Amino acid sequence: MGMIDSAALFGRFDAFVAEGLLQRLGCAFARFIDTLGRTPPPVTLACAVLSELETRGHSCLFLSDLVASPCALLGWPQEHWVGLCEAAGGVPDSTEAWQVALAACDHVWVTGSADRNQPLVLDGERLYLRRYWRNETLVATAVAGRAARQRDIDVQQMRVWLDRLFVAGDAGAGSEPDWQKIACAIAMRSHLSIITGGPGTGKTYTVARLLVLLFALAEKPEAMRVALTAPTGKAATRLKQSIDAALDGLKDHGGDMPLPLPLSGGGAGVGAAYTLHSLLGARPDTRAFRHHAGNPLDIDVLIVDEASMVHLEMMAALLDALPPHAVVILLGDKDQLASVEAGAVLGDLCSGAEHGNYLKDTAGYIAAACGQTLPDAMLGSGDALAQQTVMLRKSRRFGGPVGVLASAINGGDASAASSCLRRAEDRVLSWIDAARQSDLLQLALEGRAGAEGGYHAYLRLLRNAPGTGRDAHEAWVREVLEAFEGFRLLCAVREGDWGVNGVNEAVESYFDAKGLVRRRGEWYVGRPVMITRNDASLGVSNGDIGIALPDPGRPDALRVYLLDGSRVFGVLPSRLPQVETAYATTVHKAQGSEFAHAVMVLPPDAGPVVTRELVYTGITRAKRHFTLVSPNAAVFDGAIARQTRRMTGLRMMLKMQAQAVAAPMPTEASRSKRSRASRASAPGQGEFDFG
Ligand SMILES: Nc1ncnc2c1ncn2[C@@H]1O[C@H](COP(=O)(O)OP(=O)(O)OP(=O)(O)O)[C@@H](O)[C@H]1O
Repeated sequence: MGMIDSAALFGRFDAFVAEGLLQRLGCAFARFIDTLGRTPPPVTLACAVLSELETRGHSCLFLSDLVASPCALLGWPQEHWVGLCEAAGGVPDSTEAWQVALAACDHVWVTGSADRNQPLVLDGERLYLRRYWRNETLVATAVAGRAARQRDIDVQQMRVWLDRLFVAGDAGAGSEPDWQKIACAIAMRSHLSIITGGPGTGKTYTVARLLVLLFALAEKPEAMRVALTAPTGKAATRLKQSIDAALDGLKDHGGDMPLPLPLSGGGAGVGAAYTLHSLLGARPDTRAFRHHAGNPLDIDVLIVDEASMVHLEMMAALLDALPPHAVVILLGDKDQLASVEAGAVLGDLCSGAEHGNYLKDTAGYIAAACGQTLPDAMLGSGDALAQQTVMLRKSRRFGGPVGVLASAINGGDASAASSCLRRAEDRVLSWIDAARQSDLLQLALEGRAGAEGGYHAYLRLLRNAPGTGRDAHEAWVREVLEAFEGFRLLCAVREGDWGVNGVNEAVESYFDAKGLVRRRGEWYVGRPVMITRNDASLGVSNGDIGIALPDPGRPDALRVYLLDGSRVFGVLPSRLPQVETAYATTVHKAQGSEFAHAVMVLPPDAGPVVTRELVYTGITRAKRHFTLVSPNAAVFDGAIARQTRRMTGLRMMLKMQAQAVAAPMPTEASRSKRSRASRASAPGQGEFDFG
């Protein structure tokens, strides 16, 4: 096929870009493949679709979807797709025909055949950009291998410790097993495990006990190095605080036999918590990290919190940088929004966690290690990863309405969710339906009946700046920051009057008009901002919240103050890389944070991003009160019906890996042979990397 066909196709792509249906990147990628020469137009078309899917969080393109037309996936009008196919001179009409067409193209590597480092990879019916294929392969191999590789543990000794750490009766109702205790026992036996559960189900509570257990059974506890990490600075700080609090609570648990508490400070211990970027050693202007397989992290135990936010590339980098002996625990809520970037790693890894699928062997181990009996319904034939995955099921924080609402949403029950929200008697929940902007402003200023406050406390504190004294200033700054953290407006979208930008502008103008803040230019006393880019030299990370306040040294100048744990520090506004006003943030950006009162703002028209996972994530940000604000009630029901589907090949790859690493359990010798082999077959570093 000649140039004319491609030219017609690119003409169409340009029109798609102009209409906002295709990102420039997709068009540029297709053009790049075309310039490599001898690219049949249908392959060029598949490249544009693939690249567009990847900008929307998918890691690959399933050819069967391409046959069924990608209109449903991409929201392209049917006639546009027909036009594209015509411009490409017709496209294959079955998955098999697509496979043949792609395999015939020089720029596609068909897995299993000789690898010439082509930019595209065809693995079965999945088409990938090489980078994504490599990352999925790496994650699947590392996860399946680590989950299957058992540790040597003294089960009897562990049982003694577990019985001390988990007091019978704490587990809750009736015959339900103590999933927290089970999670600890499971995590002890191999090199990777996952503890998933909704908010407040005790993931941190459990992992604090697991740390004690690891120290108690370690050969050299004084030399054990534990790293705590999370995708954002805020989540990392919260993890550290909760673990410290949980360990603190265990101090009196020891009785005659003191617990080997891994407290910070002297020798053995749990140090600071890091963002994944800083743990791995991010370097400016490159995607490569300082730590990788050739320079692994110097750690023995790694706890990763908020794992649902970890995207595919980051998970691959993290697993690649782990020393083989390290024990890794992933914590997270599988039902939350997937990462902004491509992949749905935690969701993929935990698929089926509700059903357990534990082997008889696992049930026997659990009985011996912690005296718990698994219900028959939890038995099955899951792979090694399923044996290492535990779902915590009982919410300890929200016995009440927020928890009931969150589980109704999770179960897709819109009418139960609506009636929870509308049942006003306890005032924990509220729904302002057919809302106007004035309702939102009122909420922002004063809260609502039963959940008074809004930003009132923070605005009041702004007026009470101390006259002199650094200590008084610092105490005041901390109070302002903490008051601000009690309340947040969470928007589903960015644009429009009900999106983050519009709501921030409206709230800022309203507070200014009322004389509560004095907006003078971009920066003013009290301006809350969210940092939107990491800057290691300033000690700020993406998602951190700061507030502009007077600098005690130079009262006419402002600094943006932030909290790092309990430490207050200030940065000159001009030095901050990128910020946005933060009276309202997106639900995505609020992941990893919680507020006493969270208000979720839905837009008047449902778009594809307003999904069940988004609503669930928004609601579970609320610690005490939740308010839904929607100008159009139908959008809420629509969101609950719309579940995100991320196209990835990770589950399939895990299945293949599970077959590859199936029993017998590998020995040390066969393991190092295998890891050498898998490294040899992995593509090199200098490979094509687009976008
Ligand atoms: N078995 C238990 N017995 C008593 N209290 C518990 C138990 N498990 C958890 N809690 C308490 O419940 C609260 C929530 O627990 P935790 O913070 O560990 O949950 P989480 O799942 O980590 O929450 P998040 O989703 O916010 O990260 C804490 O106050 C914790 O002390």
